[in-house]
Amino acid sequence: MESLAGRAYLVTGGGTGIGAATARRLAALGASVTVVGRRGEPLDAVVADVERQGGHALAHPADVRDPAAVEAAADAALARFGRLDGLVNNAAGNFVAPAERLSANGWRAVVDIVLNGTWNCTSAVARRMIEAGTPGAIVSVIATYAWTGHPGTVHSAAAKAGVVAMTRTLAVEWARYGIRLNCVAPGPTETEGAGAALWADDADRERVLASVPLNRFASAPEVGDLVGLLLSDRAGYVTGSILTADGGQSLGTQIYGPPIADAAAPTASAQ
Ligand SMILES: CCCCCCCCCCC/C=C/C(=O)SCCNC(=O)CCNC(=O)[C@H](O)C(C)(C)COP(=O)(O)OP(=O)(O)OC[C@H]1O[C@@H](n2cnc3c(N)ncnc32)[C@H](O)[C@@H]1OP(=O)(O)O
Ligand SMILES: NC(=O)C1=CN([C@@H]2O[C@H](COP(=O)(O)OP(=O)(O)OC[C@H]3O[C@@H](n4cnc5c(N)ncnc54)[C@H](OP(=O)(O)O)[C@@H]3O)[C@@H](O)[C@H]2O)C=CC1
Repeated sequence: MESLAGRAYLVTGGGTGIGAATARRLAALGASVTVVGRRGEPLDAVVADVERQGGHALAHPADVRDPAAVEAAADAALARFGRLDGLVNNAAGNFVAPAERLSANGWRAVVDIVLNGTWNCTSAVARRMIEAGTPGAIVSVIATYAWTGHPGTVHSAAAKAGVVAMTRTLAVEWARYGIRLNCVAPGPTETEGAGAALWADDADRERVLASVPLNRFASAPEVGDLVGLLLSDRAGYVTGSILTADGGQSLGTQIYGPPIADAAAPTASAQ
């Protein structure tokens, strides 16, 4: 089992879904976590949860699109925990919209959160690590459509692809500082945010499920585990990589054989 004992990380979008599960996982592995998001309430709930388990956490409301707010979050994390060993870029905004109906503002909202927000956080945290001479790791949560593309998600797909390019570029540029950068690409994962944004009704949910060979959604803690692994020293030689955990979805659907959602097919369990 990997350990993150004594380390300190900033997790964006850390109040809900995959971000909250990741923050809990990092804390369970011994790390201190600063959770960042726009709304204070969900962040406070995660902090209370972590502290109930004997861990250390700080809530810092901030919009990742605002570079000054992100700088302040990184300062607050350093002031509270005395060090920064890395970052989880998890905050995102998304909705399904046919590209020809996507407004300039709709494009901007998603690209600003996903791509510019990731840069704001990555540069703020890495500059402090470089200054302190602290090696560490950065993990960004992306999506497989960063390389497959997916109709209805042009803003998010383009922004996530930008995050992949950022990750690979900086993995080489900052290797000299001992900073590793990687991505986790989850498949459809059971979270309120994604449910509301991407599969709001039962029919959509069934369509998404039918596209996953393992025939189930991922759970947020399952994804948080993988983020913890990539941050840990067990992944010390892994940089510039994408860890895909999508139940086989991005490999494409089968042409021969029974449909994935066939009632006779076994459902793979989360354990
Ligand atoms: C068919 C798809 C199934 C694919 C299955 C593939 C496998 C799964 C892969 C999933 C990968 C990724 C998942 C996720 O990212 S899930 C995360 C979801 N969580 C969230 O989105 C939470 C945060 N969301 C938000 O904050 C908002 O939704 C938003 C992104 C819009 C940003 O909020 P903000 O307050 O900044 O912005 P506004 O509300 O002012 O809106 C800005 C403009 O965007 C337009 N807009 C908003 N929603 C829609 C919509 N549903 N359709 C069209 N346009 C929309 C809005 O109108 C504004 O534009 P205008 O000013 O021009 O009106
Ligand atoms: N669930 C899924 O199926 C998949 C998710 N992903 C990725 O996983 C990550 C987490 O998604 P998920 O947990 O499902 O969804 P959530 O909606 O639960 O998570 C998004 C988080 O980002 C925060 N956030 C949004 N905008 C901003 C902003 N401008 N500044 C700071 N924080 C912000 C939200 O908090 P607040 O609103 O308070 O700011 C929220 O906590 C995302 O990167 C998503 O793209 C990838 C593949 C599949």
